[in-house]
Amino acid sequence: QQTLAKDASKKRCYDFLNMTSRSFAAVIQELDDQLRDAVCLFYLVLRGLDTIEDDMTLDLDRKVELLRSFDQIIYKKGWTFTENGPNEKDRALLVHFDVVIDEFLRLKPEFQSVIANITKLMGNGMADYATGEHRENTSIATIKDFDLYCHYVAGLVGYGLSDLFAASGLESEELAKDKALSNSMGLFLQKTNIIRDYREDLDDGRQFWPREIWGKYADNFSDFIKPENKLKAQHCLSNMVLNVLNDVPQVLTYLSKLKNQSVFNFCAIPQVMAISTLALVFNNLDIYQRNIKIRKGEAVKLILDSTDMDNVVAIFRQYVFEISRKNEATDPNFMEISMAIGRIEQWI
Ligand SMILES: COc1cccc([C@H]2O[C@H](CC(=O)N[C@@H](CC(=O)O)C(=O)O)C(=O)N(CC(C)(C)C)c3ccc(Cl)cc32)c1OC
Repeated sequence: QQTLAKDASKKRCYDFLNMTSRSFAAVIQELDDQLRDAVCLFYLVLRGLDTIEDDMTLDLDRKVELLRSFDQIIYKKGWTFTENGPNEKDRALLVHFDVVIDEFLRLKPEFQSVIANITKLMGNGMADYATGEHRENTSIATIKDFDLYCHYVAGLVGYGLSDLFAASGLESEELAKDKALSNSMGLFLQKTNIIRDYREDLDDGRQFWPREIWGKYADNFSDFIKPENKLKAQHCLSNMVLNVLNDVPQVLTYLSKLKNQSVFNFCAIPQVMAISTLALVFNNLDIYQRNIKIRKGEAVKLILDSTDMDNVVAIFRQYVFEISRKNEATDPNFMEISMAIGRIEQWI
């Protein structure tokens, strides 16, 4: 009877996983036995934290209290969040979070401490950001703030995954020790999404592009949607893409150090999606009008191709060449983009 109950609650965790993220959930479920449950639960704990950070109906001090204590909450059997929820999809996870906690407590202690440590760092980082000086209309001032924010919400996920890979024995300790590589895995994904989501975030009253960059091209963050600011908008966008390109060499270095096939697929697929998205958004002013995504057919091809390092290098080479082709000599960022591409080409 006990076994049946255990299997039911584990299955419910995978149901939550499949509910929260479409394509990526499938990739997590392809991971080898030693890692699958730990990564699934890490993903769900992060999703719970993210849902609290995104919940605009919570007052600030309640949100901060939840963020700063989430690393203890995940050890509290029976805990659920019923105060009031954001949208349906994420609300369901927190309303039934006791199921996630039950499964988390069944992980081997080493996996539990990796997840709890990252949750503590991320929850406090999110709380610092939510209450810090950045708060005037939720904006990010300097490139340093931009890197710190992305470290909190994404770089730390890279840290935690590298630690889980090492703890499972499927990947080396040395990879987990090189924090800069793990951090770049998160920054590249997060920064590419922040560029892609300009319009969605603007309409939601959020801005994640650093003022130190966009302030060179406009007085207000929303100026870029106006047709008369077309050229400024294009140069601001290329400046943002330049900032993201700097993480590509470290992403490729990280991927080249992976030994386990299922871990490689799990890590490579989001990165090739991101370089494809980066090439799509480069010099593409549609991002100021609507959220653009790579076509389903292209995404499927990328998923099928991302199974070994040579293919991944070829995919990066193709999209970096596409960016190089679209790079315009009249763009003030032209030279620096060419040099960033040169640094990447040395690698590939
Ligand atoms: C070594 O590091 C990684 C290795 C593999 C995958 C990811 C990373 O990839 C997905 C990929 C994913 O979730 N894709 C979505 C599509 C999208 O969000 O655009 C999807 O396919 O649904 C992603 O985006 N994030 C969210 C953050 C970027 C904030 C970390 C994420 C959230 C939780 C986990 Cl456990 C993992 C990831 C890594 O994280 C850095």
